[in-house]
Amino acid sequence: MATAILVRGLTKRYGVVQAVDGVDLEVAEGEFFGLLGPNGAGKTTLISALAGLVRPDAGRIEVLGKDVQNQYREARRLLGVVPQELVFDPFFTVRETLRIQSGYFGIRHNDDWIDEILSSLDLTGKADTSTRALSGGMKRRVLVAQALVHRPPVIVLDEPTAGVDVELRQTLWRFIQRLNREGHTIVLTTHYLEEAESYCGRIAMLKAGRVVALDTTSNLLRRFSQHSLRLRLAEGDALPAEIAAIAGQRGNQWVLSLDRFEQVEAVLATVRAAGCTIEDMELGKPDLEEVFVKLMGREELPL
Ligand SMILES: Nc1ncnc2c1ncn2[C@@H]1O[C@H](COP(=O)(O)OP(=O)(O)OP(=O)(O)O)[C@@H](O)[C@H]1O
Repeated sequence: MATAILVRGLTKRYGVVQAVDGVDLEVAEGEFFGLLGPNGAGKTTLISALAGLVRPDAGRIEVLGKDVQNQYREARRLLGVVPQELVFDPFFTVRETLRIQSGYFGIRHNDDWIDEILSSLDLTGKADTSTRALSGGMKRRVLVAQALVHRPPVIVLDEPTAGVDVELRQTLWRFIQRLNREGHTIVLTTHYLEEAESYCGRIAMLKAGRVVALDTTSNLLRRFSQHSLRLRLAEGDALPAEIAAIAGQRGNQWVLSLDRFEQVEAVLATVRAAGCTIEDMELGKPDLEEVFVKLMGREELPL
């Protein structure tokens, strides 16, 4: 599989802020890749450098083998970037905006593809509406459409669902998943960790400009998150000593963190064998939020 995005030793400083601090990354063609991190971690700076909009202090980036600085035009054609900011020329309709964007890439007679994008994003009814008259969510859809007019093989989305309603999110994710199935490489930043968990096969976590974790989503979940089992016993029942030794008590409930799902059954069997009555229980699955909180809270971070 070819390398879609290669980042080597990328560094960018703004005054005293080290926005990106020696980032190395490789994203393979066809991946659905997540770039996560708290506010100010350097995600947008990295994406801007990728799009050739920010000049790094050091390091290099390639998109499908094309250097984003020395081969700017070739690299830019291979890339579709959906920016975070909703910025448009307000004088054009949606269709005009997409035609003009096609023109930037030297593509004429692009209406068949534009119609397909509009339809996939549920924008057909807004094709002749001026962009200034669109709601925020609609503008977000146009940004996505704009990034796709030249059919880029690599698509980068910077918080595409920020401030977007449930329906649009679903439309957007369906479309992006389809593009990924068709072979497009997707790189995504989001603060909605459940979205990253659902869609991204691999995730890089950034903190203060550095990559602090890089692994498949399932490995991150396995390594840094656990199943939690909450039990409430009948009044007067005491948890067996071997279980109490590994459980924490919260009010009248016991909480256990378990590495593997199979351990749940063993715990329940032991509790029942001790003659306890379980009045209530709740099972929490590993989730990316726990992984994120754990990794961001650490001083020394494992890769
Ligand atoms: N043009 C700029 N001038 C000065 N500082 C900047 C500039 N752009 C970014 N920064 C700073 O660089 C750091 C990284 O910012 P960046 O926008 O890349 O983070 P982010 O991970 O995208 O954050 P968010 O999740 O809030 O979008 C921040 O401290 C930010 O204030």
